[in-house]
Amino acid sequence: MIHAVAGRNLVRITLSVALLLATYRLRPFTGRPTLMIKISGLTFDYPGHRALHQVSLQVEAGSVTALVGSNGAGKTTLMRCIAGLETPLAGSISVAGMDVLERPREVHRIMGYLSDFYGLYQSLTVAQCFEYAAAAQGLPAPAIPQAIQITAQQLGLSERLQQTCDKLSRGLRQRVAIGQAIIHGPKILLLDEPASGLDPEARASLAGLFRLLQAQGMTLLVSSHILAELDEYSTHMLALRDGKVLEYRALDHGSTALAPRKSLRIVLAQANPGLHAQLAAEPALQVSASDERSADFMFSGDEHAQAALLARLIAAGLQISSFADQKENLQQSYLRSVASYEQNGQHSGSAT
Ligand SMILES: Nc1ncnc2c1ncn2[C@@H]1O[C@H](COP(=O)(O)OP(=O)(O)OP(=O)(O)O)[C@@H](O)[C@H]1O
Repeated sequence: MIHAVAGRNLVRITLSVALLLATYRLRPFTGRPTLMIKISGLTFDYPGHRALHQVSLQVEAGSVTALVGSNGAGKTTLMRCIAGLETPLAGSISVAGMDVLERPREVHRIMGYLSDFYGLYQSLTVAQCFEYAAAAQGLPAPAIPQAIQITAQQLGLSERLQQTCDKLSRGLRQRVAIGQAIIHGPKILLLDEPASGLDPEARASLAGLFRLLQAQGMTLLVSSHILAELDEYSTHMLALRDGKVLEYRALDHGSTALAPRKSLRIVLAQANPGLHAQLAAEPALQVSASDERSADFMFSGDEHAQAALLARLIAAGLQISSFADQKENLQQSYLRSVASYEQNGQHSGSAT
């Protein structure tokens, strides 16, 4: 039953996105990656508080970046700066090659932005909200009715088009707000906590929608505290802490630009109290969790180095029943960045 509903939703979303793409002539992302966002030396101050410190970042077109960080890390401030809603103290931001502060109107034509605290006009119907957003974004009048239908289908709001917003639940209002952000078929979408208030089925539909939009070339920057959810559709992670970039990297592989790094798990056939010490003695290895039967660790080295490590552990007398790669998920990746920051007091400050 659940699968049938999810399947129907996926078909509905697929058709909707196909129509949307046909309408707005978005093209699949092919060929060499191009830059969508370029931030250099961005510093932003609220009165008496520095919220962003010298942030530098380059985001590829067609990527989905999970923007993660603890409360107050600067996620919302960064998004507002990218959207041209704040004036930084120093630094520059360009989107699709356009300076956000110099050409905000042009940037807004290709950008969708969902604020964490968004406002809806309570007395307007869902259809009127969409119409208003489409017109405000400069969509030609003849294209608006179709855009409203497609967007309503995408967000599961087709039956609600004539309802006023004050009659909608929190989750449905959230869907309307997301619809307003994507109705003009933007090239880049900034979403601040888009899934808060949505039920599990709506969250799954949203994840599917984001994947499809990304597959067709849209660049997404999504903040959330629910990392498992971001993990479903993100290609990159941008971790912020105290207004600084902790780490920005692709999530597909567990490597950094400096050295191949992977997460490995070893399991023994027989408990061995010396397991942790044996691993800790290895220079290219960082143990994250261990007991006498198993251990998880990060290993820096290529396949040959990994094979040599295995041979040494066997030679040391460990009865290994399993020695395998683990794909590091977003939560582990983020926690590792934070642990490294706290241990070393270091941050990259910039990322490409
Ligand atoms: N209007 C404001 N005036 C003064 N300080 C502010 C203002 N807005 C935010 N701040 C401060 O700037 C810092 C960054 O805030 P921001 O909202 O960008 O963080 P965030 O990562 O989005 O947090 P959260 O996860 O809680 O939404 C915080 O220390 C916050 O208290």
